Amino acid sequence: MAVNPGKLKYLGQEEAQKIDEELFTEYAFSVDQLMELAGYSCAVAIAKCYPPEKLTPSNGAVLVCCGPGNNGGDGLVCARHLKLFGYNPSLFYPKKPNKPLFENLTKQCLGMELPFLSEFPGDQETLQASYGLVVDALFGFSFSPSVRPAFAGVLDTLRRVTVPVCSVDVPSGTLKFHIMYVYHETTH
Ligand SMILES: NC(=O)C1=CN([C@@H]2O[C@H](COP(=O)(O)OP(=O)(O)OC[C@H]3O[C@@H](n4cnc5c(N)ncnc54)[C@H](OP(=O)(O)O)[C@@H]3O)[C@@H](O)[C@H]2O)[C@H](O)CC1
Repeated sequence: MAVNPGKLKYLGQEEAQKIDEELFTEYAFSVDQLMELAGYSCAVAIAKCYPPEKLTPSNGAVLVCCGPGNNGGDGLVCARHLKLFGYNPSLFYPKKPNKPLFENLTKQCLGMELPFLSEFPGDQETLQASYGLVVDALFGFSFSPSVRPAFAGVLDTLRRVTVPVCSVDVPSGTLKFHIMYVYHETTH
């Protein structure tokens, strides 16, 4: 059964938040479930577009930048699945929330021997030489401009790097918030 790519639809910030809310209330999804689905979906999309064997210069090294909210949680899940898919993820997670969900996700990554960087590789050349791809899981639909100093340098570097940057939901710091929603039409 072939699956067509379907049509691309973009959701605004409020629409995306409403869908999240509906998934919680109407369908009784938990945050953990949504986060696992989101992170896994991102890892699958990355594996389809940038298979590990194509990230040769860096031997599959991927830098996963995680923010302080649920988007960051998506990044932790994504990193765990990328490791299972044969990549070498490293995590940059500067602001860890003191909540069991994020502590557990961090513990899972540590248990899989994913390194947590003590600082962001701010030098563009160093970053490009070390990683074949960046996952931007810094901010999602709760970002409110302008970016605070703690993350300004990170976003500035990510805007300049020449390696692919795969953003969860939306490129972090984007003022016009739209996420891409793909729905599939199956053909028999
Ligand atoms: N809603 C859910 O349960 C799920 C949502 N998912 C995805 O996660 C994001 C929404 O997550 P949320 O935690 O609401 O917000 P973000 O991750 O986008 O970011 C929130 C944190 O970012 C800080 N922030 C906001 N603006 C700035 C800024 N200008 N500079 C620096 N930091 C900023 C903010 O800090 P506060 O101190 O203000 O709290 C937050 O800490 C969305 O993309 C969803 O798709 C999951 O996929 C599943 C569950």
